[in-house]
Amino acid sequence: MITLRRLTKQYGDKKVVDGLTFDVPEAKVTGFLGPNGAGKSTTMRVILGLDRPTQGEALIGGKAYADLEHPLRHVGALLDAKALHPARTARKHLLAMARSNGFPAGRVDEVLDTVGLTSAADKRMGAFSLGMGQRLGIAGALLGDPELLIFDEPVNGLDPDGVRWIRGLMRSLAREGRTVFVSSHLMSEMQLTADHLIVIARGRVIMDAPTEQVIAGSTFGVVKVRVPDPHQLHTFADGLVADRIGVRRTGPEHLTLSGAGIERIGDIAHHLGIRLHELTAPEPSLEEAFMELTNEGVEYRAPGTRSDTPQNAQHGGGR
Ligand SMILES: Nc1ncnc2c1ncn2[C@@H]1O[C@H](COP(=O)(O)OP(=O)(O)OP(=O)(O)O)[C@@H](O)[C@H]1O
Repeated sequence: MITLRRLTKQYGDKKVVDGLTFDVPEAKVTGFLGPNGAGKSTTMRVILGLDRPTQGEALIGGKAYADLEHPLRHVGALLDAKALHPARTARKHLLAMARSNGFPAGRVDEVLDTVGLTSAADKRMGAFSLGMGQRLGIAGALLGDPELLIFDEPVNGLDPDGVRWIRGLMRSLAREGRTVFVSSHLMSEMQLTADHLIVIARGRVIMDAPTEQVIAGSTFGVVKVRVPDPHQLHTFADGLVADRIGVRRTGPEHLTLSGAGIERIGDIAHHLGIRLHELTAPEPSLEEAFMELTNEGVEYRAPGTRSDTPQNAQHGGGR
Protein backbone atom coordinates (compact mmCIF):
# COMPACT_ATOMS: atom_id res chain seq x y z
CA MET A 1 0.00 0.00 0.00
CA ILE A 2 2.71 2.49 0.98
CA THR A 3 6.00 1.92 -0.79
CA LEU A 4 9.14 3.84 0.08
CA ARG A 5 12.19 3.47 -2.10
CA ARG A 6 15.48 5.06 -1.03
CA LEU A 7 13.54 8.00 0.34
CA THR A 8 15.84 10.79 1.41
CA LYS A 9 15.05 14.22 2.82
CA GLN A 10 17.77 16.69 3.47
CA TYR A 11 17.46 20.05 5.23
CA GLY A 12 20.60 22.08 4.51
CA ASP A 13 23.41 19.57 4.81
CA LYS A 14 21.53 17.38 7.31
CA LYS A 15 19.95 14.15 6.07
CA VAL A 16 16.88 13.84 8.26
CA VAL A 17 15.59 10.85 6.29
CA ASP A 18 18.36 8.77 4.82
CA GLY A 19 17.51 6.25 2.11
CA LEU A 20 14.38 4.69 3.64
CA THR A 21 13.13 1.62 1.81
CA PHE A 22 10.14 -0.28 3.16
CA ASP A 23 6.56 -1.34 2.42
CA VAL A 24 3.63 -0.78 4.75
CA PRO A 25 1.43 -3.88 4.51
CA GLU A 26 -2.33 -3.81 3.95
CA ALA A 27 -4.94 -4.77 6.54
CA LYS A 28 -2.51 -4.34 9.40
CA VAL A 29 -1.52 -1.75 11.97
CA THR A 30 2.10 -0.86 11.28
CA GLY A 31 3.90 0.99 14.03
CA PHE A 32 6.52 3.51 12.92
CA LEU A 33 8.87 3.79 15.85
CA GLY A 34 11.90 5.83 16.63
CA PRO A 35 13.33 8.19 19.18
CA ASN A 36 12.51 11.90 19.01
CA GLY A 37 14.00 13.49 15.93
CA ALA A 38 14.45 10.14 14.13
CA GLY A 39 12.60 11.45 11.08
CA LYS A 40 9.12 9.92 11.53
CA SER A 41 7.06 13.08 11.01
CA THR A 42 9.21 14.13 8.08
CA THR A 43 8.66 10.75 6.41
CA MET A 44 4.91 11.01 6.92
CA ARG A 45 4.85 14.54 5.54
CA VAL A 46 6.67 13.39 2.41
CA ILE A 47 4.25 10.45 1.96
CA LEU A 48 1.38 12.94 2.18
CA GLY A 49 2.91 15.26 -0.40
CA LEU A 50 3.41 18.04 2.16
CA ASP A 51 7.16 17.97 1.66
CA ARG A 52 9.24 17.03 -1.39
CA PRO A 53 11.80 14.25 -1.13
CA THR A 54 15.40 15.19 -1.88
CA GLN A 55 15.82 11.76 -3.47
CA GLY A 56 13.84 8.54 -3.83
CA GLU A 57 10.09 8.14 -3.75
CA ALA A 58 7.09 7.50 -1.54
CA LEU A 59 4.10 5.91 -3.29
CA ILE A 60 0.55 5.15 -2.22
CA GLY A 61 -0.91 2.24 -4.18
CA GLY A 62 1.80 2.85 -6.77
CA LYS A 63 1.17 6.60 -7.14
CA ALA A 64 2.64 9.72 -5.61
CA TYR A 65 0.14 11.52 -3.36
CA ALA A 66 -0.02 14.45 -5.78
CA ASP A 67 -1.13 12.08 -8.57
CA LEU A 68 -4.07 10.60 -6.62
CA GLU A 69 -7.31 11.70 -8.22
CA HIS A 70 -9.36 12.02 -5.03
CA PRO A 71 -6.68 11.88 -2.33
CA LEU A 72 -9.04 12.02 0.67
CA ARG A 73 -10.92 8.99 -0.64
CA HIS A 74 -7.67 7.05 -0.48
CA VAL A 75 -5.78 8.55 2.45
CA GLY A 76 -6.87 10.00 5.79
CA ALA A 77 -4.26 11.61 7.98
CA LEU A 78 -3.92 12.94 11.49
CA LEU A 79 -0.80 15.04 11.80
CA ASP A 80 -0.16 17.74 14.41
CA ALA A 81 -3.34 18.97 16.06
CA LYS A 82 -4.54 21.54 13.58
CA ALA A 83 -5.45 25.08 14.41
CA LEU A 84 -9.23 24.79 14.62
CA HIS A 85 -11.61 27.71 14.30
CA PRO A 86 -12.60 28.20 17.97
CA ALA A 87 -16.08 29.58 17.28
CA ARG A 88 -17.06 26.86 14.81
CA THR A 89 -18.81 23.66 15.91
CA ALA A 90 -17.41 20.20 15.21
CA ARG A 91 -20.33 19.38 12.93
CA LYS A 92 -19.90 22.57 10.86
CA HIS A 93 -16.17 21.93 10.58
CA LEU A 94 -16.76 18.41 9.22
CA LEU A 95 -19.63 19.55 6.97
CA ALA A 96 -17.34 22.15 5.38
CA MET A 97 -14.71 19.45 4.82
CA ALA A 98 -17.30 17.09 3.34
CA ARG A 99 -18.71 19.74 1.04
CA SER A 100 -15.35 20.87 -0.31
CA ASN A 101 -14.36 17.27 -1.07
CA GLY A 102 -17.66 16.09 -2.51
CA PHE A 103 -18.51 13.67 0.32
CA PRO A 104 -22.19 13.17 1.27
CA ALA A 105 -23.30 15.25 4.29
CA GLY A 106 -24.64 12.08 5.93
CA ARG A 107 -21.07 10.89 6.33
CA VAL A 108 -20.53 13.60 8.96
CA ASP A 109 -22.90 11.99 11.48
CA GLU A 110 -21.37 8.59 10.79
CA VAL A 111 -17.83 9.68 11.58
CA LEU A 112 -18.96 11.74 14.59
CA ASP A 113 -20.51 8.54 15.90
CA THR A 114 -17.41 6.46 15.13
CA VAL A 115 -15.20 8.79 17.16
CA GLY A 116 -17.73 9.22 19.99
CA LEU A 117 -18.36 12.94 19.44
CA THR A 118 -22.09 12.83 18.62
CA SER A 119 -23.07 14.54 21.86
CA ALA A 120 -20.40 17.24 21.37
CA ALA A 121 -21.16 17.79 17.68
CA ASP A 122 -22.73 21.20 18.23
CA LYS A 123 -20.17 22.47 20.73
CA ARG A 124 -17.73 25.14 19.68
CA MET A 125 -14.31 23.69 19.00
CA GLY A 126 -12.73 26.35 21.24
CA ALA A 127 -14.19 24.44 24.21
CA PHE A 128 -12.69 21.10 23.11
CA SER A 129 -10.14 19.26 25.24
CA LEU A 130 -7.00 17.89 23.63
CA GLY A 131 -8.59 14.44 23.49
CA MET A 132 -11.73 15.77 21.80
CA GLY A 133 -9.55 17.62 19.30
CA GLN A 134 -7.74 14.36 18.50
CA ARG A 135 -11.08 12.58 18.03
CA LEU A 136 -12.25 15.35 15.72
CA GLY A 137 -9.01 15.11 13.73
CA ILE A 138 -9.60 11.38 13.35
CA ALA A 139 -13.21 12.00 12.29
CA GLY A 140 -11.85 14.25 9.53
CA ALA A 141 -9.38 11.55 8.48
CA LEU A 142 -12.22 8.98 8.23
CA LEU A 143 -14.59 11.24 6.30
CA GLY A 144 -13.60 9.98 2.84
CA ASP A 145 -13.78 6.32 3.98
CA PRO A 146 -10.12 5.87 2.94
CA GLU A 147 -8.32 2.55 2.73
CA LEU A 148 -5.14 4.09 4.17
CA LEU A 149 -4.84 5.95 7.47
CA ILE A 150 -1.74 7.77 8.62
CA PHE A 151 -1.62 8.88 12.26
CA ASP A 152 1.33 10.83 13.66
CA GLU A 153 1.62 10.27 17.43
CA PRO A 154 -2.18 10.02 17.89
CA VAL A 155 -2.05 9.20 21.60
CA ASN A 156 0.08 12.20 22.56
CA GLY A 157 -1.45 13.96 25.53
CA LEU A 158 -4.44 11.61 25.85
CA ASP A 159 -5.73 10.14 29.09
CA PRO A 160 -5.78 6.33 29.53
CA ASP A 161 -9.37 6.08 28.25
CA GLY A 162 -8.46 8.02 25.12
CA VAL A 163 -5.39 5.85 24.58
CA ARG A 164 -7.47 2.67 24.88
CA TRP A 165 -10.05 4.07 22.52
CA ILE A 166 -7.51 4.95 19.80
CA ARG A 167 -5.92 1.52 20.19
CA GLY A 168 -9.28 -0.18 19.64
CA LEU A 169 -10.12 2.07 16.71
CA MET A 170 -6.84 1.36 14.92
CA ARG A 171 -7.27 -2.38 15.42
CA SER A 172 -10.82 -2.31 14.07
CA LEU A 173 -9.78 -0.22 11.04
CA ALA A 174 -7.15 -2.85 10.22
CA ARG A 175 -9.71 -5.64 10.69
CA GLU A 176 -11.85 -3.89 8.07
CA GLY A 177 -8.94 -4.36 5.68
CA ARG A 178 -7.50 -0.85 5.92
CA THR A 179 -3.83 -0.02 6.11
CA VAL A 180 -2.98 1.83 9.32
CA PHE A 181 0.42 3.50 9.60
CA VAL A 182 0.98 5.05 13.01
CA SER A 183 4.04 6.75 14.46
CA SER A 184 4.97 6.65 18.09
CA HIS A 185 7.89 6.81 20.45
CA LEU A 186 5.85 4.79 22.98
CA MET A 187 7.09 1.25 22.62
CA SER A 188 4.73 -0.13 25.24
CA GLU A 189 1.77 1.27 23.34
CA MET A 190 2.89 -0.16 20.01
CA GLN A 191 3.44 -3.54 21.63
CA LEU A 192 -0.32 -3.65 22.27
CA THR A 193 -1.45 -2.10 19.01
CA ALA A 194 0.81 -2.89 16.07
CA ASP A 195 1.03 -6.10 14.03
CA HIS A 196 4.15 -4.96 12.28
CA LEU A 197 6.93 -2.58 13.26
CA ILE A 198 9.27 -0.37 11.35
CA VAL A 199 11.90 1.10 13.64
CA ILE A 200 14.06 3.98 12.48
CA ALA A 201 16.91 5.87 14.07
CA ARG A 202 18.72 8.85 12.58
CA GLY A 203 16.66 8.59 9.41
CA ARG A 204 17.50 4.93 8.72
CA VAL A 205 15.55 1.71 9.07
CA ILE A 206 16.99 -0.50 11.77
CA MET A 207 14.14 -3.02 11.96
CA ASP A 208 11.24 -3.99 9.72
CA ALA A 209 9.48 -7.07 11.08
CA PRO A 210 6.33 -8.45 12.72
CA THR A 211 5.97 -7.13 16.29
CA GLU A 212 6.38 -10.58 17.80
CA GLN A 213 9.67 -11.04 16.03
CA VAL A 214 10.99 -7.70 17.28
CA ILE A 215 10.14 -8.65 20.85
CA ALA A 216 11.60 -12.13 20.49
CA GLY A 217 14.73 -10.64 18.92
CA SER A 218 15.47 -8.69 22.08
CA THR A 219 16.03 -11.76 24.13
CA PHE A 220 18.64 -13.60 25.10
CA GLY A 221 16.32 -12.02 27.58
CA VAL A 222 17.48 -9.15 29.61
CA VAL A 223 18.64 -9.80 33.12
CA LYS A 224 18.20 -7.30 35.93
CA VAL A 225 20.61 -7.08 38.79
CA ARG A 226 20.70 -4.93 41.91
CA VAL A 227 24.08 -4.21 43.42
CA PRO A 228 23.84 -2.30 46.71
CA ASP A 229 27.49 -1.24 46.87
CA PRO A 230 28.21 1.59 44.38
CA HIS A 231 31.87 0.69 44.05
CA GLN A 232 31.01 -2.94 43.32
CA LEU A 233 28.38 -1.79 40.81
CA HIS A 234 31.10 -0.19 38.66
CA THR A 235 33.49 -3.11 39.09
CA PHE A 236 30.72 -5.51 38.08
CA ALA A 237 29.72 -3.39 35.05
CA ASP A 238 33.33 -3.28 33.85
CA GLY A 239 33.69 -7.04 34.33
CA LEU A 240 30.50 -7.74 32.40
CA VAL A 241 31.48 -5.44 29.54
CA ALA A 242 34.85 -7.19 29.33
CA ASP A 243 32.85 -10.42 28.99
CA ARG A 244 30.92 -8.87 26.03
CA ILE A 245 27.68 -8.55 27.96
CA GLY A 246 25.51 -5.52 27.20
CA VAL A 247 25.20 -3.33 30.29
CA ARG A 248 22.77 -0.49 30.90
CA ARG A 249 22.42 1.48 34.13
CA THR A 250 18.72 1.57 34.97
CA GLY A 251 18.72 2.91 38.52
CA PRO A 252 21.03 3.94 41.36
CA GLU A 253 21.67 0.29 42.23
CA HIS A 254 20.34 -1.39 39.09
CA LEU A 255 21.85 -2.69 35.89
CA THR A 256 19.97 -4.25 32.98
CA LEU A 257 22.06 -6.77 31.10
CA SER A 258 21.71 -8.41 27.72
CA GLY A 259 23.58 -11.17 25.97
CA ALA A 260 23.69 -13.78 28.73
CA GLY A 261 21.31 -15.67 31.01
CA ILE A 262 21.03 -15.47 34.78
CA GLU A 263 23.28 -18.50 35.34
CA ARG A 264 26.24 -16.92 33.58
CA ILE A 265 25.64 -13.50 35.16
CA GLY A 266 25.41 -15.14 38.59
CA ASP A 267 28.65 -17.00 37.97
CA ILE A 268 30.46 -13.82 36.93
CA ALA A 269 29.17 -12.03 40.05
CA HIS A 270 30.39 -14.92 42.18
CA HIS A 271 33.78 -14.94 40.44
CA LEU A 272 34.22 -11.19 41.01
CA GLY A 273 32.96 -11.37 44.59
CA ILE A 274 30.02 -9.03 43.92
CA ARG A 275 27.19 -8.96 46.46
CA LEU A 276 23.79 -9.00 44.69
CA HIS A 277 20.38 -8.10 46.10
CA GLU A 278 18.54 -9.09 42.93
CA LEU A 279 19.13 -11.32 39.92
CA THR A 280 16.05 -11.69 37.71
CA ALA A 281 15.11 -12.37 34.10
CA PRO A 282 11.86 -10.49 33.51
CA GLU A 283 9.67 -11.14 30.48
CA PRO A 284 11.08 -9.36 27.45
CA SER A 285 9.27 -6.24 26.33
CA LEU A 286 9.28 -4.16 23.23
CA GLU A 287 10.81 -1.40 25.32
CA GLU A 288 13.91 -3.52 25.82
CA ALA A 289 13.97 -4.52 22.17
CA PHE A 290 13.85 -0.88 21.17
CA MET A 291 16.64 0.06 23.56
CA GLU A 292 18.80 -2.63 22.03
CA LEU A 293 17.93 -1.70 18.50
CA THR A 294 18.62 1.98 18.91
CA ASN A 295 21.29 1.48 21.53
CA GLU A 296 19.67 4.14 23.63
CA GLY A 297 20.71 4.42 27.20
CA VAL A 298 23.79 2.24 26.84
CA GLU A 299 26.29 3.58 29.30
CA TYR A 300 28.95 0.95 29.29
CA ARG A 301 30.57 -0.32 26.13
CA ALA A 302 33.30 -2.83 25.63
CA PRO A 303 36.51 -1.10 24.56
CA GLY A 304 36.91 -1.17 20.79
CA THR A 305 33.27 -1.98 20.00
CA ARG A 306 31.31 0.41 17.88
CA SER A 307 27.74 -0.48 18.65
CA ASP A 308 26.40 3.04 18.28
CA THR A 309 25.66 3.10 14.58
CA PRO A 310 22.29 2.06 13.21
CA GLN A 311 23.91 -0.50 10.87
CA ASN A 312 25.60 -2.26 13.74
CA ALA A 313 22.46 -2.09 15.79
CA GLN A 314 20.69 -3.92 12.99
CA HIS A 315 23.23 -6.69 13.04
CA GLY A 316 23.16 -6.85 16.80
CA GLY A 317 19.43 -6.80 17.32
CA GLY A 318 17.84 -7.55 13.97
CA ARG A 319 17.14 -11.21 14.45
N1 LIG B 1 11.52 22.09 7.99
C1 LIG B 1 12.61 21.67 8.62
N2 LIG B 1 13.79 22.33 8.51
C2 LIG B 1 14.92 21.90 9.12
N3 LIG B 1 14.98 20.81 9.92
C3 LIG B 1 13.84 20.11 10.09
C4 LIG B 1 12.61 20.48 9.45
N4 LIG B 1 11.66 19.58 9.80
C5 LIG B 1 12.27 18.69 10.63
N5 LIG B 1 13.57 19.00 10.80
C6 LIG B 1 14.54 18.24 11.62
O1 LIG B 1 14.52 16.91 11.20
C7 LIG B 1 14.74 16.01 12.28
C8 LIG B 1 13.67 14.95 12.29
O2 LIG B 1 12.44 15.53 12.65
P1 LIG B 1 11.07 14.73 12.66
O3 LIG B 1 10.04 15.64 13.24
O4 LIG B 1 10.82 14.13 11.34
O5 LIG B 1 11.40 13.56 13.67
P2 LIG B 1 10.42 12.64 14.48
O6 LIG B 1 11.01 11.28 14.42
O7 LIG B 1 9.03 12.81 14.01
O8 LIG B 1 10.60 13.17 15.94
P3 LIG B 1 9.53 13.72 16.97
O9 LIG B 1 8.93 12.51 17.59
O10 LIG B 1 10.38 14.52 17.90
O11 LIG B 1 8.58 14.57 16.15
C9 LIG B 1 14.79 16.87 13.53
O12 LIG B 1 16.13 17.06 13.89
C10 LIG B 1 14.15 18.17 13.08
O13 LIG B 1 14.68 19.24 13.81
